[in-house]
Amino acid sequence: MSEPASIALQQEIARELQVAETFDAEQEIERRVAFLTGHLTSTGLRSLVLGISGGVDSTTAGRLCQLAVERARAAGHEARFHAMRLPYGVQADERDAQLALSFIRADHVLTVDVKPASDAALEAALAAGVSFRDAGHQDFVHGNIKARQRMIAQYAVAGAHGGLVVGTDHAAEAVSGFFTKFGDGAADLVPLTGLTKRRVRAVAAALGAPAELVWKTPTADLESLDPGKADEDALGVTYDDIDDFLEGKPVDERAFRTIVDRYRLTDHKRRLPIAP
Ligand SMILES: Nc1ncnc2c1ncn2[C@@H]1O[C@H](COP(=O)(O)OP(=O)(O)OC[C@H]2O[C@@H]([n+]3cccc(C(=O)O)c3)[C@H](O)[C@@H]2O)[C@@H](O)[C@H]1O
Ligand SMILES: Nc1ncnc2c1ncn2[C@@H]1O[C@H](COP(=O)(O)OP(=O)(O)OP(=O)(O)O)[C@@H](O)[C@H]1O
Ligand SMILES: [Mg+2]
Repeated sequence: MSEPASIALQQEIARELQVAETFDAEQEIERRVAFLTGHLTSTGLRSLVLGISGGVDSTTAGRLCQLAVERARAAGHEARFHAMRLPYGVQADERDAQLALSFIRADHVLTVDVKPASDAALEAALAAGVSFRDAGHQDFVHGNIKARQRMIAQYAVAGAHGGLVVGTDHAAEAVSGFFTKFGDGAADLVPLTGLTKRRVRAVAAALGAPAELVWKTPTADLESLDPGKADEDALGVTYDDIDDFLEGKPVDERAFRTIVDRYRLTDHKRRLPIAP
């Protein structure tokens, strides 16, 4: 799409989502670590909390968190990073999660299995008479319950340890609204804001993350009936197209429409609750 109106819309959305025109991975690392350290010290809180899935987003944000608390400690503040494993039962790619943890070298690692709470929440809703269109619909909603149970577990740790919950939302997820509202979308600090997916990968690589995590196929992995489903299959558009769109490069008409439609439909997810 190269008509002036389409280019203007692309630019407006990129600006709204804070996508920078230029990118330097080392500078982004410095800026984002300073952001995390600054908020930790200025709020007087004592820790950062983040779930580590084995995907590239939490691998990147997790390492930034550990660097940030080390910097805060060097400046005389009490600061710790609590990295959380939040599997739903046994996670198929647990090996990747462990590889991410070895790379991040968090001060503290703890595991909360979100399966019992997620299943109990679904069972209670079913017992109350909530019904779904079909098994696929129920599985999809159950997936969002899992994401919200992860949020609950992270806020429990933040409450216990005077912490701030870190989220991994970035521009490629924000533009498509590809997160669970008040689930993984809920956080106190979002250090990856404004990055496209390829820029997240570039930051991960510059931090020294293992290549298999830098280049891992992104998955929300929330649906039990479709385990490890690639985000791109769910989105109907590739991250390359989304990134090109956000970086002001040309994308074909179908991708342009898909992205703009998703952006408009998910507007409510990027805002505070609607009030009269
Ligand atoms: N117009 C509107 N104004 C205000 N609120 C509106 C609304 N439309 C829906 N809503 C509310 O929003 C709810 C729907 O939002 P939500 O519950 O999030 O559900 P929804 O957007 O339908 O699903 C979340 C999507 O994000 C994906 N996801 C989730 C978590 C992580 C990742 C990942 O990348 O790893 C991806 C997941 O696979 C799924 O495709 C509705 O039930 C309703 O309560
Ligand atoms: N199994 C899990 N264990 C711990 N945290 C999780 C888990 N699944 C999701 N999360 C949290 O939810 C966030 C959103 O998931 P998302 O899939 O977007 O990110 P990712 O897995 O880190 O990277 P990618 O998008 O490339 O798969 C993760 O970054 C992580 O903080
Ligand atoms: Mg993932």
